[in-house]
Order: sequence, then structure tokens, then C-alpha cells
Amino acid sequence: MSTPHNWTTYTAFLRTSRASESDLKYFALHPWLAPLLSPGSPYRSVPFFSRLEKGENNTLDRFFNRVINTNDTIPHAIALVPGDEWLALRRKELFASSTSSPSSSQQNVTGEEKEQATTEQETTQKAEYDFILLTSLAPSLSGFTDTAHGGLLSALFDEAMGCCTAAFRNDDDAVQELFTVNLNVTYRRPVPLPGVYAIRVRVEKTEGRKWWLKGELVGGDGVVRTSAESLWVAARKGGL
Ligand SMILES: CCCCCCCCCCCC(=O)SCCNC(=O)CCNC(=O)[C@H](O)C(C)(C)COP(=O)(O)OP(=O)(O)OC[C@H]1O[C@@H](n2cnc3c(N)ncnc32)[C@H](O)[C@@H]1OP(=O)(O)O
Repeated sequence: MSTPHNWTTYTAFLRTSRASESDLKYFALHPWLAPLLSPGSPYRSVPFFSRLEKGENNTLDRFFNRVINTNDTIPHAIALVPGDEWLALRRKELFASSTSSPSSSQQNVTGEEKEQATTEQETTQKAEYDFILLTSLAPSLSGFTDTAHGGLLSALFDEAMGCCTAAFRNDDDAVQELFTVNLNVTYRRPVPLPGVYAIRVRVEKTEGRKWWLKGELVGGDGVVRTSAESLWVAARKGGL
């Protein structure tokens, strides 16, 4: 078991963490991932937060950090996140017309700001997805023979989407914790085991406390094998 983390916020974790050398070496063996992992990539490689041990008395994320954190389930997983500048632009875009804005300074983007943002986008590395989970899936995750269990794939989408939303919440907790209220998964093609896959997700829009996300799972052949759409609701201020 690894040492419990000591980050105070998810944003601090994203800013100060780097994926482990062993995970990076493992994923670098797969040429189709090179554009995502190379120095010119618009993404930074960080640990997959849900996999980190949270402490003996803290049951947060146990399913991900213990049950499916083994050599015969998920031996390797890392997250790819866009750079800070791009995330800041995405925040502006997502909360421009929403009442769930993470901070007042990000509300109502003016025409001037939009113009400035467009110029910034030209110099800032554009990331198509807000969060990408790279994961190896080992044989013990099977439902049908040598095929990933559909429930497991749903859990992976849910978790990746949760991490994606977390990156848009501010350190001051202006947006309350978000919960999945609906997750619609479409199983298009089987997901063979063992295998290495990317789950790429994006926030489509926000409206008040509601956030809509979309995601897709692909392997080295680029075929979208599974896709998902979800609705997340931020808890009311002052708790559930
Ligand atoms: C830290 C870093 C790492 C973070 C990494 C974290 C990763 C975690 C990933 C795991 C995530 C999970 O699995 S979470 C576990 C599964 N989910 C849950 O347990 C959530 C259970 N549900 C709830 O507790 C509740 O529904 C709440 C608290 C989410 C919302 O309740 P509420 O506050 O009373 O809100 P409510 O009025 O009902 O709904 C608000 C608005 O959403 C709409 N709405 C609500 N549900 C639905 C629905 N299923 N489909 C359509 N619309 C819906 C309502 O119509 C309303 O719209 P309008 O009238 O306003 O227009």
C-alpha cells in the first residue's frame, strides 16, 4: 500500500503531482499514446487521484485504490490533464452563462474578455478533452471470456468524469461537491482483455447546479468501443 497523500485540494494535487516513472514507462511502450505523452502534448501526466491511498481510516475511493488496484485488475493507470491556461479558458467558457460559476470573477465573460480569450487560445495549447484516463485492463476484469465487464466500464467512466469535474471546482469550494445523478453508457464494441485504453471525457455544458459530460473509450485501433453521457448535480450550498 502506498503512503497516504497530503494535498489539501484537488487543484493543488493537479498542480504539484506527476505520474510515476513506472506508469509513464509502461504507457510509453504503446506508440498510439505517444502524441498524448510526448513533450509537445497539450496534456500533463498526473497520478489517477482515485487510485491513491487515502489512509487506513479513510474509506474514500477504496474500490479504486484497493479492490481494482492489483496486477490482475488494473496494473497501471494515469490521468492526463490540460495545462492550467487551457483549463482557465475552459472554465470561463463553461461558466460564462451559468449560475453555478466557480467564482464571481469567472461569471459573464464580456466581449472584450472573449476577444482576449480567443487570442490566448491561439497561443495556449488547445486540449480536445478535459480529462483523459489511461488505463491497462487485466484479465480478471472479465465478464464474457477475455472481455471487460460492462459494469466495470461504467465505473471507469463515472470516476473519470468525477475527476474531470473536480478540476473545474475552485479551491475555495465555491462549487459544492458534485454527484452523478445519471450515467448512460452505450456498449458499441467489446473491450478485449488484456488491453490498454484511453477514456477521454469533456464537460459539455453547465446550467445552475447541473453539469453534462460526455466520454468515450478507445484502444490502439482508435475504435470507440464504449461511450457515455452523464448528468452531475452539485450539492446545495450548506450540504445535501
Ligand atoms: C476530490 C477530487 C476527486 C474527485 C473524484 C471523484 C470521483 C467520484 C466518482 C464517483 C461518483 C459517484 O459515483 S456518486 C455516487 C452515485 N450518486 C449518488 O449517490 C447521488 C445520489 N443523489 C443525490 O444524493 C441527490 O440526487 C443530489 C444530492 C445529487 C441532488 O439532490 P438535490 O440537491 O435535492 O437536487 P434535486 O433538486 O433533486 O435536483 C437538482 C436538479 O437536477 C435534476 N435531476 C436530479 N436528478 C436527475 C436525474 N437523474 N435525471 C435528470 N435530472 C435530474 C432535477 O430535476 C433538478 O433540476 P432543476 O429542477 O433544478 O432544473
